[in-house]
Amino acid sequence: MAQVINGKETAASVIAQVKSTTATLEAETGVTPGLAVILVGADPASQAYVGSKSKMAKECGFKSVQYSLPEATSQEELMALVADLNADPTIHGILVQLPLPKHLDSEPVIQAILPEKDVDGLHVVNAGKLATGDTETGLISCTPAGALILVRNVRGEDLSGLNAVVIGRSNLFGKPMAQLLLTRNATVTTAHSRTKDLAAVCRTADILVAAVGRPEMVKADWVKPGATVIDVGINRVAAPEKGEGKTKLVGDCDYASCEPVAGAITPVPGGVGPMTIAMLMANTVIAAYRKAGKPVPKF
Ligand SMILES: NC(=O)C1=CN([C@@H]2O[C@H](COP(=O)(O)OP(=O)(O)OC[C@H]3O[C@@H](n4cnc5c(N)ncnc54)[C@H](OP(=O)(O)O)[C@@H]3O)[C@@H](O)[C@H]2O)C=CC1
Ligand SMILES: Nc1nc(=O)c2c([nH]1)NC[C@@H]1CN(c3ccc(C(=O)N[C@@H](CCC(=O)O)C(=O)O)cc3)C=[N+]21
Repeated sequence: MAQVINGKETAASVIAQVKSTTATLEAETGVTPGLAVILVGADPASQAYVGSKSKMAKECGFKSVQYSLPEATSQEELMALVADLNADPTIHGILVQLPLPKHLDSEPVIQAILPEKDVDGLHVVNAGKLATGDTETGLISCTPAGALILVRNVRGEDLSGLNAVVIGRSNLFGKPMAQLLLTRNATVTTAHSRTKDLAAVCRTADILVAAVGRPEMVKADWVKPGATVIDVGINRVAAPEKGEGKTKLVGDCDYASCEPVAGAITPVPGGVGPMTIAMLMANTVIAAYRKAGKPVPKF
């Protein structure tokens, strides 16, 4: 029986700290953290995530603005909105929900966000700081930052001597996750679609992190007994057992089979997902403190 890692509970404690540091900043400086979330198009899953981000921002006492732009938005219009938000002193964080519709190029949009407002940690300045071992002065991608807190709760601050395997090498998750684990002295392997004998690579992992986007790909015999399993995948699949036309969320790990082998495991939902939203709020508070010239809270 694995320890079930409760992401909801840990996220709630991060949110409590966000609320109290927001109140302190306001009392001391009159500054309210401001978060702008931009969604282009009408993908229902993206709409739901963006909605919950904006709602949480309000709950934290932020100024929260959501831009829901039509599918037909042009690259120039999106770039112009980013430029406006960069210039807006009441906005400390800007997030462009990915993926963008196919006719838009995300990279110039992301790189146009001021690094100090890039609460997704995707700007080359923020990605480069993390890659060179600076975890103090930039902003770190929310999902890996949240996943690392869950790892820390199980394995402690120092991961010396432990093997970590991250499946996935995206800029949003896989790469920054591997770098964060390295900063904690884990021995890190990044696996991806070209990795040979993925199951055998995964079996070496004391900490196994899956961020692939393939429902229930990781099976029990990929998991080293006692391993800490962090399931980042969010996949909506058909759930005929719940009734016709019903769906459910599953991760990239086959939870039912992996759970008895693992030492600790995150559920989906209720694992990494809530941490992502909490760390987005934390990054916005950090950005607002920096702008106000105040010592930044640690999360
Ligand atoms: N919980 C949360 O808050 C968040 C969840 N997610 C979820 O995490 C998952 C991954 O997201 P993201 O990183 O953005 O996705 P990407 O699609 O950008 O990356 C997926 C990665 O998985 C690799 N991959 C694909 N197929 C295989 C395979 N058969 N074997 C091994 N590796 C494979 C790809 O390899 P290659 O590079 O070779 O193509 C790629 O590196 C998704 O399910 C997403 O919904 C994402 C962000 C936040
Ligand atoms: N620029 C950008 N930054 C992102 O961080 C980003 C993105 N684009 N695009 C999509 C992915 C996905 N993502 C999630 C956030 C929260 C949950 C979450 O809260 N999940 C809940 C369940 C939600 C539900 O029930 O639908 C849970 O796992 O418990 C999931 C997924 C952020 N992403």
